[in-house]
Amino acid sequence: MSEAVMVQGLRFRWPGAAADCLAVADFRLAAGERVFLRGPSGSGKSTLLSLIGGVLLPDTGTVAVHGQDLAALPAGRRDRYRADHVGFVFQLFNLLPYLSVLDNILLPCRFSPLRTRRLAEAGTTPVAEALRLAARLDLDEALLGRSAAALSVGQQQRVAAARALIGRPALVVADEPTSALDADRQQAFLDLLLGECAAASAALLFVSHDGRLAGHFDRVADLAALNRADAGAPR
Ligand SMILES: Nc1ncnc2c1ncn2[C@@H]1O[C@H](COP(=O)(O)OP(=O)(O)OP(=O)(O)O)[C@@H](O)[C@H]1O
Repeated sequence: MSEAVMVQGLRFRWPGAAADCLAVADFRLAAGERVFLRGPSGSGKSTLLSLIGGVLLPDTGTVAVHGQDLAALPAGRRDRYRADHVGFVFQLFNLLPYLSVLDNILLPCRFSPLRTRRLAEAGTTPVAEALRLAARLDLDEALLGRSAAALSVGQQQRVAAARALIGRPALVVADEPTSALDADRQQAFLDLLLGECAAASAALLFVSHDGRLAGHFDRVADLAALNRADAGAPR
């Protein structure tokens, strides 16, 4: 099976910036590996996640997900590839407020027929899987028809996790998903996310400031150590 993530010789500079934001020689996630990515505020964690999602492209170097070099794909196919293979849980969840909770969870299957096919191969349907994930994440069935705008922060976060996981992407990327929660809820959410990723054999790249969560992962990666952008290497 291909590595979930392979970053090699990466350099990235934000347009108009005076210096590189990221210079990462080598960073990988094995298939199914769960990695905790930490680093000080502003060190480039979210930027690295955007590069791994193919939302940004490196100035030099390679970012491959599940064996596919993202820069080698034209933009439309890159979006499709991301929809097929990467589940995102964002810091602010990014739920669509004008859709119901159920439709928010189903959204990736609408963009990715492959996710729907994977579910069919596993003997289920998107709606049945959305209901299973919702139950697993302790989201009451009565919530599913409601607008996503009417949810508490903790509920939104669990909907965002269900949306990332539906259709078994090979990689789940979570950017500070527990920052709005108290310690008990953080722990419960993390257990669910780790459990569901393990059940789906998905790799998990989890960004957090909260080092107390690090012990639950296969490995801790420190962006301050990985990123050589400050070393002034020539571009
Ligand atoms: N859209 C953007 N345009 C220009 N510069 C940006 C943009 N987004 C981030 N940056 C810059 O890139 C650097 C890294 O930011 P990034 O958000 O990746 O850090 P982070 O480690 O995720 O921070 P935090 O932990 O505070 O979320 C910062 O200097 C930031 O100002």
